[in-house]
Amino acid sequence: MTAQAGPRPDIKLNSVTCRFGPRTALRNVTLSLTERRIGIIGRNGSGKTTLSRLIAGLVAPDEGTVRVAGVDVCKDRKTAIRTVGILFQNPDHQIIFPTVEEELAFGLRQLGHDKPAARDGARAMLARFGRAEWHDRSVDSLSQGQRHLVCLMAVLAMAPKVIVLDEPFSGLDIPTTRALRRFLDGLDATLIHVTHDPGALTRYDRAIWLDRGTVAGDGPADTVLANYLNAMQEADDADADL
Ligand SMILES: Nc1ncnc2c1ncn2[C@@H]1O[C@H](COP(=O)(O)OP(=O)(O)OP(=O)(O)O)[C@@H](O)[C@H]1O
Repeated sequence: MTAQAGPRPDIKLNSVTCRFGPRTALRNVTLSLTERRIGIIGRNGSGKTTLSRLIAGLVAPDEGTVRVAGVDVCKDRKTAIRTVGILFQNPDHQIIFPTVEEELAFGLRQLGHDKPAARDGARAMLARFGRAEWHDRSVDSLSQGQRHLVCLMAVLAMAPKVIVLDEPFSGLDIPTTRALRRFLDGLDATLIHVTHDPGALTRYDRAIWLDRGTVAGDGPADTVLANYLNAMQEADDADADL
């Protein structure tokens, strides 16, 4: 389904610091990610979304560099959109078109497909998720979970080598989550999955645990997730970043 010609892309962050005004969202993070399934876990405000947006090239680091398959994803946007797809946590930050088909077709047009090919690609993706009848639906008429699925289908339709998913199952019901998991399991693309839920990362190759903008744990998912859960059980409720 996804294009995966050649070796798995290397996602390289070199001494990356990212600030928002007085807040440092990520501090001096260096990572080289080559596994097929990578989870990013951490508490609220630990820097997960910032890391995912950096990998997609949507945020520029204040210091350091981010390269995916050798591409500076922030500077070379044209290549970046072919290389990395991102699903935002909130679908309303992603959707720009009034109908479902237009939303799915947009990414394909960006990749250079003509209008009929983009429309056919959009419809094929809708059919794949059993949502063929959504093609002329107004996005406003869909629920939050349904809009989330539209965004995901739009990303998948572009068949990027790397897919960054920020809480991909939020708002989806159990059968839709199951269908989506199955679909994601079958993809050859590299998945970077940001979540609060360690259970969503079972059988992942690697997990990165972020804490206050730094890497608190990195390694085989089983080990990192167990350490994270232990730490969360011991965490003081008064320490919540709310
Ligand atoms: N656009 C922004 N403007 C100001 N501060 C920001 C912005 N984006 C992130 N931050 C700050 O950077 C830090 C990391 O935020 P980020 O959204 O990356 O965390 P997160 O781990 O994804 O959190 P959550 O699990 O709650 O979604 C937080 O302190 C947040 O307040």
